[in-house]
Amino acid sequence: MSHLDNIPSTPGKHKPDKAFRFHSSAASSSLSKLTLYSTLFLSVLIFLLLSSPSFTPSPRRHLSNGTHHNPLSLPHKLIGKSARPRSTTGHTVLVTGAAGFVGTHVSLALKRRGDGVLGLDNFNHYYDPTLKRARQKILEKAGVFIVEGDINDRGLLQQLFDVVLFTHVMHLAAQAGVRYAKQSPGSYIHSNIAGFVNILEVLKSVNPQPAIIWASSSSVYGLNSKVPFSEKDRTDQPASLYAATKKAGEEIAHTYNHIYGLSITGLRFFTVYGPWGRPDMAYFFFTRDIMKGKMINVYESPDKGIVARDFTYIDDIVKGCLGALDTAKKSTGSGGKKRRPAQLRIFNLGNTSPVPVSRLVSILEKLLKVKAKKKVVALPRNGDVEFTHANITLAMKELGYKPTTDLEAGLKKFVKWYLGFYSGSKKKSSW
Ligand SMILES: O=C(O)[C@H]1O[C@H](OP(=O)(O)OP(=O)(O)OC[C@H]2O[C@@H](n3ccc(=O)[nH]c3=O)[C@H](O)[C@@H]2O)[C@H](O)[C@@H](O)[C@H]1O
Repeated sequence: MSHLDNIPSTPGKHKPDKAFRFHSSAASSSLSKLTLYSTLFLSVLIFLLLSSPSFTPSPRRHLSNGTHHNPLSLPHKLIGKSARPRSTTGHTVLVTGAAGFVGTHVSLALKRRGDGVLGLDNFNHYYDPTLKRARQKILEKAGVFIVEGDINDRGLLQQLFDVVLFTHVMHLAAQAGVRYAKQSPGSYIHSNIAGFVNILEVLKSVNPQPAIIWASSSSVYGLNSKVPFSEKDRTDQPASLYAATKKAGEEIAHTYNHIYGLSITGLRFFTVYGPWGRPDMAYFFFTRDIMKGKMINVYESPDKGIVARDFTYIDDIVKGCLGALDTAKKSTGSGGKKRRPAQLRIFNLGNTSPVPVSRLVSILEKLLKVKAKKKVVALPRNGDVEFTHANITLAMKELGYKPTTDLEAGLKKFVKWYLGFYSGSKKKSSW
């Protein structure tokens, strides 16, 4: 049965409120007169209460980050339309970090195949927010609405769950980047730990609880030297605070799965790249700096060995995310009470073919037709690890995951997008 089965489907009737639980029950045509009078009476009472200057929102809407979402200010109509799947078999997904790189691609893919999608994003300034706004425009055109707010905002999350019956949460909001953690440790704790816990705190009590799919990271393998990295390998020697917070997220996921029966799937992404990517990542700022004739630093390991990454193309990652969502089992708790054990999974989503950073640079030089000014420097102790390589056997088996794009083909698509987007081309917003 679909989560929206109890909503009237007749076009034109109760249109603005169709996607909401509250109105779906109120729409019944068999209301008794008594109920009608009670409803009228209650409406008058609520109206009087709301018009009273002493009205304040309920305490549970107190927001931990100081911001405040007025419950009446949420655009319910847009939210309902965005979250409503095309058919009764579709999912209803809350995507956090929807204006982010992976979030945008995943939201679009879900919407295009008919799922209902509602985005949540705080549009922070970690990197140029105009890129996030441009992604938002693409999503809006596709019918995905993004609520502007923070994952630490408990009141806002509760309101969203009050009005939409989400079947899944695709939790992609995070403070990303391994090197920035030295500069701003607090933002990693705020988003990757406090924010994640805040979401789980809300989800533990939602009835029915949705299944959660969330972004962990290849960085949890830290200083491991055994390759390829398998999900069974140790993950207790992170090289950056970013990695440590993602590892903490995996442990936190275990706890909420164990106590509250939340179905949780963590995805360890391996250096995801592609069009509409993140400007803080090396392939992106190398492109920018090569074009500007600026010097780039290419890292090598302290023993002059190669530094390499299992670069993974965004479309492959999106398929992995959708595979994880489609195979996620239902959570088994309700009202904060677990009925039986729930699914808890973790998967590597990589490309299984590591490429040296020096090779990344030479592909970019070829595609941009510009020789890079480069300086080879020893890998600084700033959070980076020397090598990543994913074993994806488990994801192939369980999610049907099968990456198909090599670095050269993927960078070709990225460069095409980059040149169009930053040249002011009219086509720059095309997907
Ligand atoms: O898989 C992940 O979980 C992470 O992937 C990504 O981290 P990384 O794999 O470190 O990607 P990225 O910074 O692009 O550096 C790429 C390569 O360039 C090298 N590098 C970097 C900077 C520089 O100036 N020179 C250089 O050689 C550098 O040493 C590295 O070898 C995400 O940013 C992160 O949020 C997280 O998701």
